[in-house]
Amino acid sequence: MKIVLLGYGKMGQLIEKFAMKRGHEVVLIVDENNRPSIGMEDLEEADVAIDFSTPHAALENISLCFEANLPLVVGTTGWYEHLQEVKETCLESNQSLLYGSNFSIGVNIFFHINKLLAKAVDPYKQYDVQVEEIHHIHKLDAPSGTAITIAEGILENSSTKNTWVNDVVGEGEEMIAKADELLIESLRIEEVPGTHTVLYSSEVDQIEFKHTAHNRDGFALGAVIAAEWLQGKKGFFQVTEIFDFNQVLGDRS
Ligand SMILES: NC(=O)C1=CN([C@@H]2O[C@H](COP(=O)(O)OP(=O)(O)OC[C@H]3O[C@@H](n4cnc5c(N)ncnc54)[C@H](OP(=O)(O)O)[C@@H]3O)[C@@H](O)[C@H]2O)C=CC1
Ligand SMILES: O=C(O)C1=N[C@H](C(=O)O)C[C@H](O)C1
Repeated sequence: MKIVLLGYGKMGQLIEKFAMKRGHEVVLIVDENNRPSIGMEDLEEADVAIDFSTPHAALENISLCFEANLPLVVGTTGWYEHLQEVKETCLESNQSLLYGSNFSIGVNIFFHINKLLAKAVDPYKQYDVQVEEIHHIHKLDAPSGTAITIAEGILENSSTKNTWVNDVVGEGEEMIAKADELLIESLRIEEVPGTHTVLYSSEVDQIEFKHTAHNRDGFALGAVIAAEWLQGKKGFFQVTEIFDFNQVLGDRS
């Protein structure tokens, strides 16, 4: 594949490495400096674009790729309040977009088991549930996109929780969630690549379900695999569609 990289920070640079290892070619790198001078003609030769930039930049990059008829993988988080309008534009204009809050295989397994766990615990009202995410101090968005996906998986399968709320530890007063609110606690610590924990607590015990990324390689490899999967497809997709865990575990999600 001929790949355009939109964003060339921590993730963009790793994606280039994994793309080349898998025999692909990076034909254009777009960052904040050269972004204003990029036109549609610069994108015409490519097969796919992969965006790991910033929440604001991602929205502009999506529009540019739609105009250029270039299929696009979006790993950037923090823009999901615009998801519905982006989906409508994508489908109306017959474009291809795949997005995901987390491209690692481990986290996608986690997303699936998280839903099953929420369903299993739901009848036992003595348990209260909470999500915790820890990331590096450079992260622009809170809660993490992954934590939002985890929270949505719990809300879909809970008869107690109706919405999620976010508390960034150390910023302002500590938040006390109401009974129907699912608390997502965000911590920012030095160079942590990404740790997500779901905690079910009762008076007598606690269930902890945790994923720890040791580095960013899983995210980067997953983004390249997603770009390969998108080739020849039209429509609006989520990374979870690449994996079919139901075949392994039975359709209980
Ligand atoms: N879905 C997933 O699996 C994962 C998602 N992410 C998400 O990916 C995003 C990027 O993460 P990361 O690489 O760590 O962040 P970095 O800050 O390291 O990189 C962001 C890059 O985007 C560039 N940029 C800024 N504005 C534009 C623009 N208008 N057009 C193109 N590029 C631009 C920045 O340039 P400059 O340095 O010049 O400002 C920088 O190079 C975040 O939203 C993060 O949450 C991260 C890991 C995994
Ligand atoms: O910003 C990051 O670093 C990460 N962002 C993604 C998110 O918001 O969930 C994925 C991963 O956890 C790393």
